[in-house]
Amino acid sequence: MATVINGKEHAQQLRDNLAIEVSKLKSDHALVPGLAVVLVGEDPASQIYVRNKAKQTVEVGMKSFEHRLDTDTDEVTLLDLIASLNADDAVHGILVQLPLPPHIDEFKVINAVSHDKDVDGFHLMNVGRLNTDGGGVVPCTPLGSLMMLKSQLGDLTGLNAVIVGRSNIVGKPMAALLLKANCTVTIAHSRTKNLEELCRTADILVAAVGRPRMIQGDWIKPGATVIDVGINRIEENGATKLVGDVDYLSASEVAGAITPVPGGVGPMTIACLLHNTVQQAKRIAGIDLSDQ
Ligand SMILES: Nc1nc(=O)c2c([nH]1)NC[C@@H]1CN(c3ccc(C(=O)N[C@@H](CCC(=O)O)C(=O)O)cc3)C=[N+]21
Repeated sequence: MATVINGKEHAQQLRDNLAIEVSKLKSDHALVPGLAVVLVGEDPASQIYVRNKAKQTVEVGMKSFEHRLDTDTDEVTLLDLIASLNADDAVHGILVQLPLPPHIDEFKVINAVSHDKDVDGFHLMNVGRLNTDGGGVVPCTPLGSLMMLKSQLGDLTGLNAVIVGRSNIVGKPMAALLLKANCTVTIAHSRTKNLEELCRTADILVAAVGRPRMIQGDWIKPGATVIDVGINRIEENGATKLVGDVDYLSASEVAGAITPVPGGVGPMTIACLLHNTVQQAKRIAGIDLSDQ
């Protein structure tokens, strides 16, 4: 049976370290990192997620600002809010919850956030830096996944990594990170031929397709490390259930290690958001990022 990679524990450890760092920033630099979260619309799942983020932000000693706008908010209003957050010295990180309603241009909004306050790593400047000098802010889900992989496997050099999913949010930045970690990286997607065979070549398999339990145990190389990024809400036996993109039961009989859903990548995503906010606060304040 596979080792379960406990995302909750990894996230708690990261938050404990952040709390220490935040208290040092307070005492040595009079700096309190602040995170602003902007939510447009009333999607209940998003609301829970935003509430969790705010709670954890405060728990590590940072400031949390929440802005909830109606679903029918126009683009100009949202861009005005972003401009005011860009100019606000108490705000070091700005996250605009995605997806946005269809009448708002997501690309425009993402790139209206100052790249120095982007904590998702979605701004073109940070995308560019991830793929060149690696110096920018890294998207939270891939960053959290990489941290768990390194903690599980140590040096990743030479390993075959297959990422199923080519989104800007997960698949592509995950590929960039694994490439930087010296893996041989393949990105697979809905048009990939012989997906099952390809998955079976992976020492590291990252599932980020958004299709419940798509990846089966017999697609997995024995002993492989599986990172399940999917968070799918499904109805089963009259109850709502959260499942990943990997069929956990069959996969855990073959894999060497696997992240569960819930309790895997999700909690690490939020912890990495807090990490990125601290990074940006230090960057803005001119505090050496290699300092502590
Ligand atoms: N600009 C932006 N950045 C994001 O990072 C972003 C976003 N928009 N829009 C929505 C998605 C979704 N997302 C989640 C993060 C953690 C959990 C999480 O912690 N999930 C728990 C379960 C929570 C539950 O029970 O519902 C877990 O997996 O254990 C879920 C979802 C970040 N997103």
